[in-house]
Amino acid sequence: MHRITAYYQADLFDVAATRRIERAAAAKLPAHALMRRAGLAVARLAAALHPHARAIWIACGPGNNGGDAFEAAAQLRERSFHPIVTFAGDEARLPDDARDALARARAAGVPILEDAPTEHDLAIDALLGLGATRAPEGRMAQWLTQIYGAGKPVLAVDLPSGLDADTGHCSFDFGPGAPGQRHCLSLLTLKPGLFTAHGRDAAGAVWFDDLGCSSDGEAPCARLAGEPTFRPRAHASHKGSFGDVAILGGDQGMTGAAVLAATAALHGGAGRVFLALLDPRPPSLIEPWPELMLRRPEQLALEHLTIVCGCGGGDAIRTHLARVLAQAPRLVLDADALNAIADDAALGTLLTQRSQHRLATVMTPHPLEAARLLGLSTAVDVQADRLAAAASLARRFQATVVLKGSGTVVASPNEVPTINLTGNARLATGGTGDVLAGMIGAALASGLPALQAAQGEVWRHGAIADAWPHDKPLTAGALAAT
Ligand SMILES: NC(=O)C1=CN([C@@H]2O[C@H](COP(=O)(O)OP(=O)(O)OC[C@H]3O[C@@H](n4cnc5c(N)ncnc54)[C@H](O)[C@@H]3O)[C@@H](O)[C@H]2O)[C@@H](O)CC1
Ligand SMILES: Nc1ncnc2c1ncn2[C@@H]1O[C@H](COP(=O)(O)OP(=O)(O)O)[C@@H](O)[C@H]1O
Ligand SMILES: [K+]
Repeated sequence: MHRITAYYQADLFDVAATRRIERAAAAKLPAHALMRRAGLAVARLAAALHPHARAIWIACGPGNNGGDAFEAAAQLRERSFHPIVTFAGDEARLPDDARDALARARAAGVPILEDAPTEHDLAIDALLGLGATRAPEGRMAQWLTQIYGAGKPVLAVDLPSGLDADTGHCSFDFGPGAPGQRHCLSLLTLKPGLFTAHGRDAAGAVWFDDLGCSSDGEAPCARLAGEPTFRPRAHASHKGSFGDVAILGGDQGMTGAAVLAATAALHGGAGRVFLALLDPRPPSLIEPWPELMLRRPEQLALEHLTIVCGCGGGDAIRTHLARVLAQAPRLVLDADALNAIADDAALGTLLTQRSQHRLATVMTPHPLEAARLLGLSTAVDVQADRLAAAASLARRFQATVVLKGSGTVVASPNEVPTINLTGNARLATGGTGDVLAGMIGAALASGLPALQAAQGEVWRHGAIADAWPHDKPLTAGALAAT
C-alpha cells in the first residue's frame, strides 16, 4: 500500500477493466480472499492514520464496498479498536462475499446499528464503490452529509460514495475538505475519477493497494503523468539554442494577458521572446521587462518562431489566425484563438491539417473553451467527462490538448491521456492560464515534442503553485516571474 503523490506515474483503469481484473484475480484465489485482503488493507490504513481514534463509525452500503468495510470492522475490533457499523442495505440481498464479511464482523463483536452515532473520531465511508449507479438518496445521502460535513477525518473505501470512478463526476456535493482530513484507499486498481473533476476534493489523499493482483493484460484508460524528467542545459549553449517565442495577443484592455505569457516564456527559459500586441496603442505595461522585444503582428517571421497565440486576443486575433495556423512550425493556441476556431470551420480545418505537415500544436482550453470547440452548450458538459472531452478534441483537431482545471488532462491523438496531479485552487485567479501558455511555448521552442512540452509544463506550473508560500498571495504576475 502506498500514497499517491504528484511525483508518481501510474496506470489508471476504468470500471469495466477493474471488474475484469477482479474476476480474473478472484478465479485464482480461495473464496472471500480478495475481500479479506481489502478489509485488512482498510483496517491497517485506518489504524495507521488514526491510532488514537476511539469512536470509529463505519457506514456500509448494500454491495461489496460495504463488504470490504464489514471485514475492516472485524479486523479493527481484533486490534482493540471500537468500530460501530451502520448498514444501509438489505441483509438478504448482500452479495456472498459481503454476507460472509458481515458474519465475521458480528462474530468479532462489532455492533451493527440502524442509526448513525451522535459523535465519531473517524468515519469510514463504505456506502458505495464501483457499483454506484445513481445519486445517493435518503439515509445514504444523510449519512454522507454527516460524514463529509462533520469536519472530522474520513477514510473512503475504494471511492468516495457516489463519485463516478471513470469521470470524477458526482451528484452528491462533497464540498472541500481541510488538508489531511480526507483519505481514500483505492483497491485493486487506481481509478481516473479520483484525480480529476470533483475527485480531488472528494477523495483527499489517495492511497493504493493492488491486493496482490496484477493488472497486466488490461489497457489503462488514462495515466498519472508523474514528474517530468529534468532537462539539463549544456554549458556550450547560447540564446539561439533555446529558441525564439513570439506572443501574439493582447488586444485593447487585455494586453496584460499577452505580457503574462511573454514573461512566463522568458522565465521558462526561451532564448528570445517577442511580444506582438494587437492593441495598436498599448499602455506602458511592458516597461519593467526590457528583455521583451516588441514587434507588430505582421512583422513576425512566423515560419521561424514558436507562436503563443490568443492570450487576451479578443476578436482582433481572428485576422491573423489563418496565417499563423498555416505557417507557425510550433504553436500554442489559447483563449480567444480557441474561441475563434470554435466559430469558424475553415480555421478548424487549417488547424487539423497542421499535423499532416508535421507542425506541432498544443491547445490549452479551459472547460468552457473546450465546450465551444466541441459544440457543447456548457462547461458542465465537458466536466461530466473530462478525459473523453480532451481525447475527443485531440482526435478532432489532431493536436495535443491541455484541458485545464482540477486534474488537468493532457491528450494527444493515439496516446493514452494523462492526468496531472500538481496545482491547487490558488491557481483559480485571472491570468494563470496565460502563464501556462507562455511556459509551454518556451518548452516547444527548446525543441521538445508537443506532448512532452505540454505534460512537463502543466506539471511545473502546478508544482510552483503547490510550493507557493501560504502567507504570500499567488498572482499570475508573480507566477510568471518564478
Ligand atoms: N468482491 C470482492 O471480493 C471485492 C470487492 N471490492 C469492492 O467492491 C466494490 C464494488 O462492489 P459492488 O459491485 O457490489 O458495488 P457497490 O458496493 O458500490 O454497491 C452496489 C450496490 O449498490 C446499489 N446502488 C448503486 N447506487 C446506489 C444508490 N445511489 N443508492 C442505493 N443503492 C445504490 C446497487 O444497486 C448495488 O446493489 C468495490 O468498489 C470495492 O470496494 C474490491 O475491494 C475488490 C474485492
Ligand atoms: N481549482 C484548481 N485546481 C488546480 N488548478 C487550477 C484550478 N483552477 C484553475 N487552475 C489552473 O489555473 C489555470 C487557469 O487557466 P485559465 O482558466 O485559462 O485562466 P486565465 O484565462 O485567467 O488565465 C489553469 O492552468 C488551470 O488548470
Ligand atoms: K465508498
